[in-house]
Amino acid sequence: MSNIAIHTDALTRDFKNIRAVNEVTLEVPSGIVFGFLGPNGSGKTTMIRLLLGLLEPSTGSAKVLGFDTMKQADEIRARSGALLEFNGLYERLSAEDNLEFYGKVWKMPAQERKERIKELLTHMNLWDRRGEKVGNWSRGMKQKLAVSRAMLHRPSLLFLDEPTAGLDPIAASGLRDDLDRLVKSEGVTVFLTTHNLVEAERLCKKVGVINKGKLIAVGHPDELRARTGSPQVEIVGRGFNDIVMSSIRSRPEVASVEMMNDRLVVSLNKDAATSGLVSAIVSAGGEIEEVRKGTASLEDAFLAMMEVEE
Ligand SMILES: Nc1ncnc2c1ncn2[C@@H]1O[C@H](COP(=O)(O)OP(=O)(O)OP(=O)(O)O)[C@@H](O)[C@H]1O
Repeated sequence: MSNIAIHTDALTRDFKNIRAVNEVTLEVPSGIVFGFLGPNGSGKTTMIRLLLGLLEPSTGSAKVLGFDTMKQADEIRARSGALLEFNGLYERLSAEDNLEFYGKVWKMPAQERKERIKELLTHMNLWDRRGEKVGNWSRGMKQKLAVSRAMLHRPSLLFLDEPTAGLDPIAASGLRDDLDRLVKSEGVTVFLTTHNLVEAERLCKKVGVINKGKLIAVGHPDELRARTGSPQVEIVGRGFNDIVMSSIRSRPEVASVEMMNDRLVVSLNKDAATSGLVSAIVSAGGEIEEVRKGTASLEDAFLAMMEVEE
């Protein structure tokens, strides 16, 4: 298997006068969870539809699992699972019968179908509830079943369009944990769209940020955080008077300092060490109880990227 699952080259899609996806050039390595992150209407769903060959690009091209999305969409769809806007479940059928149905659609032999259904439902903690009608289930349970449905035929690529949208935080976190374990145990590549930054940080090895159809950043969540937003230090203590404050401000590694309740919040220039700062505070008469080093959250980075684009 190639080590690149998805490759797009200046992929563009217009809807009349709206450019939903704008010259996106992207590589997604195999075997990772790739997060496609963007605000509402930024082009995430359109991108999935282009990659599955459900929409034709206006210009540019894409290869998915080595197949051209324009000419070999059937090959791509045979090897991919997808959970898009609708979960594709039959509410009047039981969980097991839902998966049975899809197993037959995929022409899986009876024994293989049986084993795979048991494996997935057990993994999702739904095996004991397999005989219940899905219509009575919670959204979180349905979403877990829908992921199982998408993974049934052991696809090498899984598309998930905002899989935790509309779930409460506990259900969302449960689904993320299950997804994480499933993806690791099956080695599948996942293309996941989300506007949930916690989700991106929790699950994704690589993230692409899209805004108004344009890919504006790609990298590991840590890299994106480091790229925007300066490192911060919070210092808890006493005696932070004018002398201490001016000694902090005069240090070259300090970008800004603010007093927040009993804490000093110091923004540092990139790659700055904190040891000099700590000794300067002590020499100026400040008493330090605790020093906490933090980085900007992915949310800070994301918002900063959106602002630059405005
Ligand atoms: N079939 C269509 N016809 C016309 N415009 C469309 C169509 N599909 C998408 N668009 C437009 O393309 C842009 C991108 O939409 P898309 O659904 O890809 O965004 P998204 O990032 O998935 O949004 P959300 O997070 O809200 O689901 C939007 O302006 C949308 O209105």
